[in-house]
Amino acid sequence: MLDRTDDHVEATIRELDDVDLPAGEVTIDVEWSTVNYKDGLAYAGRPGVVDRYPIVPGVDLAGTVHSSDDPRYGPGDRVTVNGCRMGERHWGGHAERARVPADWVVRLPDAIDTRTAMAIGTAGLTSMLCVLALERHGLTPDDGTVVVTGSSGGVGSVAISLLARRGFRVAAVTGRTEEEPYLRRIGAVEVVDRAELAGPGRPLASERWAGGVDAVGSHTLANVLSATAYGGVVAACGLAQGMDLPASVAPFILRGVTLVGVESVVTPHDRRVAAWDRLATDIDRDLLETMVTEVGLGELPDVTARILEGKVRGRVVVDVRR
Ligand SMILES: C=CC(=O)SCCNC(=O)CCNC(=O)[C@H](O)C(C)(C)COP(=O)(O)OP(=O)(O)OC[C@H]1O[C@@H](n2cnc3c(N)ncnc32)[C@H](O)[C@@H]1OP(=O)(O)O
Ligand SMILES: NC(=O)C1=CN([C@@H]2O[C@H](COP(=O)(O)OP(=O)(O)OC[C@H]3O[C@@H](n4cnc5c(N)ncnc54)[C@H](O)[C@@H]3O)[C@@H](O)[C@H]2O)C=CC1
Repeated sequence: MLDRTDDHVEATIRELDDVDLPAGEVTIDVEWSTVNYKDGLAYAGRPGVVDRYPIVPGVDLAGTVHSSDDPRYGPGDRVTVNGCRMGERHWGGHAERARVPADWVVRLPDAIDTRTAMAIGTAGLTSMLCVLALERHGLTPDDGTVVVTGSSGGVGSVAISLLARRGFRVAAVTGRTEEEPYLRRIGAVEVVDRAELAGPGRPLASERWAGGVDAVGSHTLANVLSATAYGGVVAACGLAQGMDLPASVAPFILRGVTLVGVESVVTPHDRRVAAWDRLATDIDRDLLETMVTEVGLGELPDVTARILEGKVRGRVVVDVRR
């Protein structure tokens, strides 16, 4: 439970009753949750994320339906809920039980168990939405290299593995050069030092990439755009460097580059289901497991602080029962 006292946010573990849960048609026995960058922002009390306290944090959950007032779901169904303002204004997944509106619930494909669902989580779902966006705009492996920024993190790691599995040549941008073996193992064929892209760049640079998945924003995204080849497409989903975009229109008007915004929190239900169905076929579960660190509820204050410092590699899975 996150409580705000004066200007400080405190996380504590509490025993609650079902009657304390928020309104919703579906009550879920949560088995696994996860830690996303946004959970880091929430635990740290950063503005613009949590808008009502006290709140059970956690923007993701996976588990089985305990009870449902909606005929689409029944006890024992394996489900996941991602985003939908959970952990922001509705109680979230860092708990053993949750209650949510039925429209938020996604039935898990047979190939994805509840732990794998949280190894994917919002970060992986967002990566899939980015890949689908690149494909929707016509990008194919024959077009050339796709660059992934924030590559050792959750969104970046899953994006690399999904793109590599589809046959794309992937360049990973990282500030953690010691992670080069990890990045190559999950599918990158080129590793770029993030210092190359971190500062102010030229309006138009030499053509270097056919497309990109950007989890970083700011100068990094501006530099990715300026080095994207004619007709290329870049999916932007993150702000790890900053929310600003100090770019020029040159890539758009001189090279016809497309910048696609990717949003996972209130994505329509049919688009979520399509992304989970693609994840069921495209995710390499053994490779995904090599990206995972498992923690219990008591470790969340520490892990959420570390994700904001850029020190968490890959994905974190939370065992809510320990
Ligand atoms: C898993 C997902 C992610 O990780 S997403 C990245 C993490 N999210 C963030 O870092 C969001 C942080 N948010 C902010 O910093 C601020 O909310 C802001 C800068 C985006 C806007 O703050 P500001 O104080 O300038 O404006 P308002 O709060 O008055 O809002 C203006 C207007 O926008 C609507 N709005 C605010 N937040 C969101 C949001 N997350 N999604 C969609 N819309 C948002 C807000 O309701 C206002 O609209 P109005 O019609 O006037 O109500
Ligand atoms: N649009 C959406 O719906 C979603 C957006 N996001 C956003 O995507 C971003 C990444 O999320 P996660 O992968 O979960 O976080 P993460 O912390 O696992 O990954 C972020 C990566 O960015 C790197 N990084 C940190 N500071 C940097 C800087 N100044 N310059 C370059 N790289 C830097 C980190 O080292 C790390 O590898 C976050 O900004 C998050 O808010 C995440 C999920 C959904």
